[in-house]
Amino acid sequence: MVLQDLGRKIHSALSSLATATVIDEELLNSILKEICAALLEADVNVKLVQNLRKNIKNIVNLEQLSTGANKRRVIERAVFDELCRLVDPQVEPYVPKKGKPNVFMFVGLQGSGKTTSCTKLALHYQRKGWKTCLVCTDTFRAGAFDQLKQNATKAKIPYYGSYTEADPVQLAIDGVEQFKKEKFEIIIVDTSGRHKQETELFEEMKQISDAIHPDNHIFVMDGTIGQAAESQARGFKEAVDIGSIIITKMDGHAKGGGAISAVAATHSPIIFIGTGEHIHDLEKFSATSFIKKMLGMGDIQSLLENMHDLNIDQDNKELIKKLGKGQYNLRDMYEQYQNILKMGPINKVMGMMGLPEDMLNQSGGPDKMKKFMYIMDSMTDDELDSDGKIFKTQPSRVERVALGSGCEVVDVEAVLMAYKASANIFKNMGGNKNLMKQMQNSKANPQQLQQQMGRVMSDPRMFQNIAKGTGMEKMINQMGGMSQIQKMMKQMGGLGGLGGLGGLGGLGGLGGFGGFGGK
Ligand SMILES: Nc1nc2c(ncn2[C@@H]2O[C@H](COP(=O)(O)OP(=O)(O)OP(=O)(O)O)[C@@H](O)[C@H]2O)c(=O)[nH]1
Repeated sequence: MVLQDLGRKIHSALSSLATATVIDEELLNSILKEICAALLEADVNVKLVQNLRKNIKNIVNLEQLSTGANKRRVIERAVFDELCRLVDPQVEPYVPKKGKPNVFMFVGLQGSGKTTSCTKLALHYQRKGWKTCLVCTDTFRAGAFDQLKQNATKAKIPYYGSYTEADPVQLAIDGVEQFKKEKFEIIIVDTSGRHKQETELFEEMKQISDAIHPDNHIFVMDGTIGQAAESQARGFKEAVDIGSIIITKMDGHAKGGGAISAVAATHSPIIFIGTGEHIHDLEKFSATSFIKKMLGMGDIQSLLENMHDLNIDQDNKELIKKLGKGQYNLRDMYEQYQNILKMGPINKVMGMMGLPEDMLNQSGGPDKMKKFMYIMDSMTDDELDSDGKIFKTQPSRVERVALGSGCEVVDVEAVLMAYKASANIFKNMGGNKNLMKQMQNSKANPQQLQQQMGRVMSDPRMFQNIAKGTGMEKMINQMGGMSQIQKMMKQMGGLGGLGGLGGLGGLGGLGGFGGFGGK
C-alpha cells in the first residue's frame, strides 16, 4: 500500500459521514476502526495509532455537541488535526542565518539517499541565493566522493573531498574550515553510512560531530522501510542530536508509516521529502500540506510558494492584467507551458492541485507539452502574438510550421485546438470582473480566491465552452463525465488556484491534452 492508498482509505472512511442519516457513536467508532486499520497497514507504529484514536474520541464528544452543531465537520476536523499531529512534532527546525556559516551534517544509513539529498538541499539553498557548498567525508564506500563530485558539478556547487585522506574526521575539519574561510553560508557535510546501525558508524558520526559542531544534524531516512523506521530513527537520535529529518523515496512505494514513526521517535521535524532521483526532486515539507495531499485535497499553499520561489507569480500578474482586457494569445500559452514545466514534473503539479497524479499519464503529459512548445518554436512572431485565426485564413502557415518543427499537420492543428480550449477558459475567467479584481489584488486571500475559482470552474457553461470544438469530450468521459468533473472542481477549486495565481496554462494544458489524448 503506497501513501496515496492510505489517503484514499482514510478519505473513504470519512466519506460515510456524507451519506449517513444519523451521525452517532456507532458510526464514529466504525470510521475510526477503518482509519486505524489503514494506518496500521501503512506501517504506522501501533502505539501512535492507539493514541490517535484516543485523542479523536476525546475531542469528538457527540453527546455534548448541540443539535445544531455540524457533527460531520467536527469529526473531519478532529481526524485531520490528529493526522497532522502525527507528522508535526511542534518543534521549529533550525533556520540558517544569512552572512554566517551554517553547517549541516547529514547522517543516515547507506543507500538511504544521503548523498543525493545533500546535493538537492545545496541546490535548494543556492537557488535562493545562499553561498552553498558540499563536503564529502565518506571514506567508507568506494566511489562516494566521485558520486558527490558528479552531483555537485552538475549543480555547479563547490565541493571538498579527497582521494587520499582516509580519516573522515580530518576531512570534515579541513573541508568546513576551508569553506568557512571562504565565507560560505551553507556548508553541507555528507558522512558515510553502513548497511545497518553499527557501533562503528555511530562512533564515526559522533567524532565528526564533536569536531565540526554542526548547527543542524539532518537525519536522512528511506521512506520505504516501513516498521523498521522507528528503531532506526531512535538509534540515530541517541547517537547525535538530530535536528531535522529528510524522508527520501516518497515517490516510490513509501507507505507513509515510516515518516510518521521517525517523527515520533526523534521529535524532530521533517523538513523536506525526496520525491525522485532527479536533483530537483525535493519538496519542502509541511505537515498540513502533506496530510492534505495524502487525502487528495490538493496543496495550493505549496503550489503558490513554489510559484513564488520561481518568480512565476510575477510573470502571471501581467497575464492576469491581459485576461481582464480579454487578451490571450499563443505566446501566452507558450509561456504558461514554460512555467508549468519549471514547477517540476507535471504529475506533482497535478497532485498539488488536488487532482489525481496520474490523470495526464494517458495523454502524454509533459512530453506532449514539450512537443507543443517545439511546434510553437517554429511559429513567427506574428503567429505567436495572434489568436490563431491567422492559421485559418492562411492554411499554408500550418504546413510551414509542421515542416519547420518536423511534425505532422495534425500536430500543429492539435496545438491550435489546445490554444482554443485555453482561450475559451480564459474568456470565461476574464469575463468575471469580480474574479479578475481579486486576482489582480496581491493581498487577496488565496483560500477565498481558490473557492471563487472553484465556483467559476464548476459552472457547467465553462466546460461546455472548453469542450466546444476542441475534442475534449473524450477526456471528459475518461474522467467520469461532466458532472464528476464539476464536482471535483467545486470541491477543490484546485485548478482555479493554479489558474488564479500562477500557471494559468495548466488549464490550457489540460484543455489541449484532453482533446488529443492518446495521440
Ligand atoms: N526514487 C528515489 N530515489 C532516490 C531518492 N533519493 C535517493 N534516491 C536513490 O537512492 C539511491 C541511494 O542514494 P545515495 O544518495 O547514493 O545514498 P547514500 O545514503 O548517500 O548512500 P551511501 O553514500 O552509500 O551512504 C540512489 O540510487 C539514489 O538515486 C528519492 O527521493 N527517490
